[in-house]
Amino acid sequence: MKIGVIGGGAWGTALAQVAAHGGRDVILWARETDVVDSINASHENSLFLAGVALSPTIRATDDLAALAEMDAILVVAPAQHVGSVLAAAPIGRIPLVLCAKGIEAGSKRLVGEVARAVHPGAPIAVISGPTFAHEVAAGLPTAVTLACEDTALGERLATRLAARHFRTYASTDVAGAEIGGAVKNVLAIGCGVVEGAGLGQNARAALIARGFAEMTRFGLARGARAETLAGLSGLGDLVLTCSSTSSRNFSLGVGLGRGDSAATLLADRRTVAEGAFTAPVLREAARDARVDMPITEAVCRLLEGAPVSDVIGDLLARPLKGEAG
Ligand SMILES: NC(=O)c1ccc[n+]([C@@H]2O[C@H](COP(=O)([O-])OP(=O)(O)OC[C@H]3O[C@@H](n4cnc5c(N)ncnc54)[C@H](O)[C@@H]3O)[C@@H](O)[C@H]2O)c1
Ligand SMILES: O=P(O)(O)OC[C@H](O)CO
Repeated sequence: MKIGVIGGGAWGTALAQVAAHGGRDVILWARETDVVDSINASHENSLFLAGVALSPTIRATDDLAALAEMDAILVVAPAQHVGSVLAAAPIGRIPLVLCAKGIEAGSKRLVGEVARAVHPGAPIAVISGPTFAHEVAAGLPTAVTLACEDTALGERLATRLAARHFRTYASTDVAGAEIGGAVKNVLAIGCGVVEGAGLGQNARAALIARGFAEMTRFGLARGARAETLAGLSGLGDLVLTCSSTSSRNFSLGVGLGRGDSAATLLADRRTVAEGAFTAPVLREAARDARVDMPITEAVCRLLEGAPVSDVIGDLLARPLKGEAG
């Protein structure tokens, strides 16, 4: 099986490594010539996944036309750029496995909806779950949701993209898998704020639990299934990303919690903290759907520069309510 990968960041590179170790032919498209040269010459992605010895069978290219003959393409560009990159790619009917986590600003579309609009003939699948790229690339055990509405294709992809240390759990709930991954990035910023502001571990656990309630309300309103949201791509990824400074989103939140501005923290950043881009569009989408998302609203205010003490004070001052509400 020939696997194409669009996106030479940490996650695209780690997934290319999994596929190559599984014996697949892998071509990775990267936007940066430095990444292409580094992978082809030194079998390392020195920009985005430094220190990991990549399989010498991975070929890198800066030419999207090189992906025209693939059996499946993993789409691992940041969510805000998936539409533009896919529009330039010769996809036809090649199955697209979306691996970015986010909601497109402006259109409020999930990444799968973006891909369907650009390439209506291409079957869509999603890989999402608790997956720090450096751990996957190091061969540490990892499990993901692989969602595809076409059960037969989903099972084929789940089998072919799995590896001994990379377990794929098939699902047909594409929207559910996507919503978990998009929303957890926003909540992880909030958990980072709790850490950075020294609000304690009780507060972090409360934010994870009430954040999960938020994710569930929004997901159900957008057609996701509850069991998907409670699975690897929802709760699983929420717990991971809310627990570790290995998360770019959590780390961004730590900086905000210490009083730094989002502009300063995001300036000149080469790696992506998706939650910063998803938060405002998630807030809009939630308001459209009349779903109450107070933590998401709070993260947006923090990203806009509101003082941490004001935002936390306002969250705590909301009227008490039932836990199921
Ligand atoms: N890193 C992880 O552990 C991990 C795990 C699971 C999912 N993801 C998701 O994968 C996606 C990619 O993240 P990553 O960690 O591989 O990236 P990264 O932070 O390692 O690298 C940034 C990437 O953004 C790309 N980029 C920057 N500007 C761009 C533009 N204008 N057009 C197209 N591409 C542009 C760069 O080429 C590079 O590939 C994100 O949605 C992320 O949430 C990441
Ligand atoms: O570093 P983050 O916050 O983008 O998280 C990476 C992955 O999404 C974790 O599953």
